[in-house]
Amino acid sequence: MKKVDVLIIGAGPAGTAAAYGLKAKGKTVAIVEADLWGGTCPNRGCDPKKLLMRGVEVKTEAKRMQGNGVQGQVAIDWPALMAFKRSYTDRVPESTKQGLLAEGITTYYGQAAFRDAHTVVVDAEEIQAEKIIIATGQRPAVLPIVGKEHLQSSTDFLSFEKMPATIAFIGAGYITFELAMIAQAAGAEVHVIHHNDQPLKGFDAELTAEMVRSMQDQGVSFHFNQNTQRITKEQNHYTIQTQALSLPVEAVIGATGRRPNSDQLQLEKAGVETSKQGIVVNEFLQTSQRHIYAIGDVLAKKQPKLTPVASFEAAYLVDHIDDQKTPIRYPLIPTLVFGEEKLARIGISEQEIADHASEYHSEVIDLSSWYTYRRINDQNAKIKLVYDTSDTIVAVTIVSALADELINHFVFVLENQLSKEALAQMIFAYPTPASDLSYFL
Ligand SMILES: Cc1cc2nc3c(=O)[nH]c(=O)nc-3n(C[C@H](O)[C@H](O)[C@H](O)COP(=O)(O)OP(=O)(O)OC[C@H]3O[C@@H](n4cnc5c(N)ncnc54)[C@H](O)[C@@H]3O)c2cc1C
Ligand SMILES: NC(=O)c1ccc[n+]([C@@H]2O[C@H](COP(=O)([O-])OP(=O)(O)OC[C@H]3O[C@@H](n4cnc5c(N)ncnc54)[C@H](O)[C@@H]3O)[C@@H](O)[C@H]2O)c1
Repeated sequence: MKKVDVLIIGAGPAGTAAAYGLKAKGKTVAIVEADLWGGTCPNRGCDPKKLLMRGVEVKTEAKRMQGNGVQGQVAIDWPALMAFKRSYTDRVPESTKQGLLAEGITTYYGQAAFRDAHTVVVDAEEIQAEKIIIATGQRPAVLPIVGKEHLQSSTDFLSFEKMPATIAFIGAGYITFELAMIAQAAGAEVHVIHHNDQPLKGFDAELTAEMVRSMQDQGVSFHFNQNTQRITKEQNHYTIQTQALSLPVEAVIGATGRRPNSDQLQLEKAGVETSKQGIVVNEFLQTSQRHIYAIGDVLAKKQPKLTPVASFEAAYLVDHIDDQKTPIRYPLIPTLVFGEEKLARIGISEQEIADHASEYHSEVIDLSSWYTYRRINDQNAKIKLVYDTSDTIVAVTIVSALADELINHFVFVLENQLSKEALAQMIFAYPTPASDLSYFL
């Protein structure tokens, strides 16, 4: 039987970061993966999505400049864009595995399950470990409706050989907004079906509405307050039935959230507690069995389930796995929806702002005439700043093609509580989103 100091289950961003860090600290480390080495983000999440999004960006930039010195439309060649995506993603699993092996980390391929609190079985092989880290991520949730077998997921979309002529997304969260924009730019007729009238919950409703408007301008149809009841397969299409809608489409993507990969681990044999949201941990990322830890998307936590958050938790464990003196403290976490326009936010939650409305005030600034945004003809660019009673910025939401850049500058400003005077002591390259920063303070 193989014995190691630390066994890690799941080789996504969380598991691999923990494996490299703990190995570098002198531990013997083994890692198990049941599917694609590298996990969701580089194989079927952030990275392939953003490679496809590059086609949208180029098309949009050309469109924005029509009549302003740029002529001719840019069209997306889906098979070629997909080949461009694959030129990156095809290499990820093998290069991830080779990277782990090169550092002396033992790898196992197969579905891991606990035999007892110190023993994990992979393909009938037993591995014993002093400490175990669960980093098994999440998988798409499947709506429990009649015809659920006809639903496809974001994973299917990110490998489409051919873009369907008509496509519907159920659920108006991160995945739908991003993939809907890709599908629309690639020439599909796109529908979004959402069960209430609050898309992208967690983002500011006013600027989310701007994002919806901008997607509607591009031709995306939103159907709010529609409960999907059934999906039926006809000869060459599917029909989505809600209480008021009967919509024929070629493909239906279910994007109604993700579920933790904790149910196949036989955690009851190890005495590890779970909830519907995932594996329950304390402020040291220890599960109910103190030598078993959990990190990344599989955690039941209030922080967003994102790659940099998974990496942050891995880095915390690397530093603190042998001492439980310093609880994990999360910094501010920016969240961002990519698209033709991007929606980004940072700061205290929208729930907190709504619950204590009298303690906060806000202003929305139209950025479209500011030089940085005017230059790229970003006519929808806006920022919303929320202040507390001492006029300190506590939350920022941005809708703009440059929201991804600008929000990261606010990470520095808010984390370091930089004042206008402090910013005046710095010189930023001009003209860039950073050189506008002092005007917001
Ligand atoms: C379409 C999409 C787009 C996204 N875009 C972004 C983005 O732009 N930015 C961002 O920050 N985040 C994004 N995310 C989220 C991001 O992918 C996750 O937060 C991140 O991958 C979490 O890392 P993880 O290591 O916790 O889990 P994962 O990356 O899911 O890795 C877990 C691994 O564990 C393996 N595993 C599961 N069960 C077992 C078992 N029993 N035995 C062995 N192995 C097992 C799985 O096969 C998987 O490889 C996106 C996600 C999706 C789906
Ligand atoms: N840019 C990014 O950082 C990025 C991009 C994609 C995914 N992600 C990660 O992946 C996670 C999953 O994304 P997601 O879009 O699946 O989840 P999500 O939680 O963002 O959105 C799911 C949406 O489905 C809706 N919904 C639930 N039940 C429904 C029903 N019966 N009918 C219609 N709508 C219903 C919810 O109200 C919600 O708006 C995200 O929370 C995030 O952690 C991040």
